[in-house]
Amino acid sequence: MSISSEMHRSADIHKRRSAAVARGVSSMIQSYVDHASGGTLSDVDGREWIDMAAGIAVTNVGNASPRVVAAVQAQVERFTHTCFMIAPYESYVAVCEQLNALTPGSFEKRSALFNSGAEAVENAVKIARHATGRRAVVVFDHAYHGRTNLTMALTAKDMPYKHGFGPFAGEIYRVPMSYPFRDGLAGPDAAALAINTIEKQVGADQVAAVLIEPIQGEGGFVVPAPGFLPALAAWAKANGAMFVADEIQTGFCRTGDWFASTHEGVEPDIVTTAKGIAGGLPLAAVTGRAEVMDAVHVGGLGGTYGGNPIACAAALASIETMRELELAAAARRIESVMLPRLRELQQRHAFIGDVRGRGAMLAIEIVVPDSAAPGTITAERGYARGAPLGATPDPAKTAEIQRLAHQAGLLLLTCGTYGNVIRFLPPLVMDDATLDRALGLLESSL
Ligand SMILES: Cc1ncc(COP(=O)(O)O)c(CNCCCC(=O)O)c1O
Repeated sequence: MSISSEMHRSADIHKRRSAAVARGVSSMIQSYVDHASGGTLSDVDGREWIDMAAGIAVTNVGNASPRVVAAVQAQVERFTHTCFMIAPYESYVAVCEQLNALTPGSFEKRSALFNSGAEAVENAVKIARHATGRRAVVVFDHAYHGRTNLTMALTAKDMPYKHGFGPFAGEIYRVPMSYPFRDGLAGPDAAALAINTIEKQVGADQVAAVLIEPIQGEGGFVVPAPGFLPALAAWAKANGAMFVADEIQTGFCRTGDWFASTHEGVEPDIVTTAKGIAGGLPLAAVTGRAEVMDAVHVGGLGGTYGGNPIACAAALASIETMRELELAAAARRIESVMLPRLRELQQRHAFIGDVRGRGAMLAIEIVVPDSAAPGTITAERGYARGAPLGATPDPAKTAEIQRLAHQAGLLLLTCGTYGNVIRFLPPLVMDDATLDRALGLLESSL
């Protein structure tokens, strides 16, 4: 079918889409993007959206960020692809140098580049198994790590990610996560629960990797209680297992540091990154201790497109933008503006059971008011109203709030095992006026 020259309106494109695109690939809205910048998107009908999604924590530097655009334009004219395994190029090396310097840990590191987050996680598991000679991988309740066969096995939620796609890869073991709003446990106690499960059901000497998101993304923006991550990292170190931080959603200034592991001084043996790394171009990476990464035989890692030169150019420009604009500080400022406003909303709406997150990775959990099981511990730690634990999730209300927000032009994402978490992922370059408008639209949607 020839594409006519004039702009198709969203409805026309949507009709074509139904006849061309597999229904398994869903889209949250039926507006088709025409252009975007900073913190807003505009669709082909001229409608503007305030972007609280950033393409799922990808356009941290903003959409069509000037430095990224210039770097991509310059690169694409020189060469588009040679395959780094065949004819290498400097920008791949430069991205690895940046990753080795920026990720937590003052030890010598090596990196390898891939295309998607799932591919990076797959390779992190390959590397951890090679480095330890062990097979078992420990993951957590509510985890999300991708949609490939192995990463589906690592991911917790059945629908929509895993349903009907099995059988899944073996030697994957799931243990309890620290979820303060629902377990009421201090970090060390939650870690003891997880470690006990590992030791009793897996065997410490079988574990190749303990794999965790420092703040869980798709699983509900679950921020583990202080002490949880350091206790797990210490256990992994003491038992010869790799501590693998999946920083694909939390990385690149999103949570107020370059990487979220830094918040509690955790230095992972291996870190996976993607999303925010390249301002929207598809790039992912595994970075780790040099001796761990180099445990793999020559030729054991690779792929045709891994570290595509255009994506590498975008990554170098994106990282330069984060430095120049001090986007980790920008994320902390977004937190300082948004968190108090979200807590005010929690005071006004009993269905907001929890407000949590860090930097520009914030969320509210929507529950049925006063629905905690009788005799449930009442959390004392910092909740506005001493929110009861175990409150019943309200996914229907969550979806209604999201629908109203979209109607008002606020692009809002949900997440969570129970589908009852509204998450906020603004580009880190979003200005105060736009942020204020976004919060106003959220308030009216609530
Ligand atoms: C922590 C963490 N690890 C791994 C991944 C996977 O990254 P890919 O680039 O989507 O493969 C993610 C991707 N999260 C968004 C997935 C959206 C969807 O597919 O519905 C993540 O957040």
